[in-house]
Amino acid sequence: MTAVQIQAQNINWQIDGKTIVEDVSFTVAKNETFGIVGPNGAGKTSLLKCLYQEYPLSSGQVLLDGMPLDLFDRREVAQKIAVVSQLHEAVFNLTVLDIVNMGLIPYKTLFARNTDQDRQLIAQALTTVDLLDKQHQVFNTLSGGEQQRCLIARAIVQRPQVLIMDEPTNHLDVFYQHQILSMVKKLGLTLIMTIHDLNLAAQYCDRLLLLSGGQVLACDTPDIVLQASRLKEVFHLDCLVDRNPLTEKVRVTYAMIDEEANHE
Ligand SMILES: Nc1ncnc2c1ncn2[C@@H]1O[C@H](COP(=O)(O)OP(=O)(O)OP(=O)(O)O)[C@@H](O)[C@H]1O
Repeated sequence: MTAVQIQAQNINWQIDGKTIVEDVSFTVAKNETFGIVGPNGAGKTSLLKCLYQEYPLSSGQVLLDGMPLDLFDRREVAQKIAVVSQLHEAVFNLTVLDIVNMGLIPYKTLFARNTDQDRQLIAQALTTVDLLDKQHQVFNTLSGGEQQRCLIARAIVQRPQVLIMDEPTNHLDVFYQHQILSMVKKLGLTLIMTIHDLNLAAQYCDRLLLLSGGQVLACDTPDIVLQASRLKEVFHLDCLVDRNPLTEKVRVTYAMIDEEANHE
């Protein structure tokens, strides 16, 4: 049986008297690619933040390898879980190399110098995301897609067991969407990501959790979660669900917007 790496048990997160994440439970197996999908405002990012402890849970708990996450010290968590969040970090004059180097922090003491092995690891990560030639460029001057790839390189250097990504394909053109997702899958990590594009989700995720209004509507394989009637209910759009002839994966094709529908 495959080992469970992450387990969310009845997670609730409230803010300003409002419940944003409501009684969410799921497990993610070791090396599984687990996608969180749902409409804008469903609570996907909030749920991720609950998982990596940026938001304190109102109730429930998250287990990592069977142990409550809050029993690990921060350094240990940073060695096991890497996060690529959405791009809104102001990083001023840091270069690509500076940012990627941050992935080593959980393994270093203050003022420790990089070893040859560290430098090799960084160069490998930069090569993987195709940014070696831009290593000295200031992060803020990169394109959105390059910034995203730089943050993924930082996560690679962190050598986590679990990689949590919030909309990893944002800002990426269609080539890099596929390149990044197939690359992170090849890392052989447990991968948890929010993703808007249901066709990418179907292509790359082993299982999907469909969130709406902070609640789990379905959690299963893409074939089971991505049903036309369910998608209509959640996204208020008619769609056709069939198979992509090139990949044999589930494919969603949307109809024109129904002007009568009220998209919340
Ligand atoms: N720190 C916060 N303070 C107040 N409200 C918050 C906070 N974080 C999230 N929310 C609210 O929680 C709801 C869910 O937001 P969240 O960003 O988790 O949704 P999402 O599913 O990731 O949306 P999107 O697809 O638009 O990125 C929103 O109504 C948002 O305004």
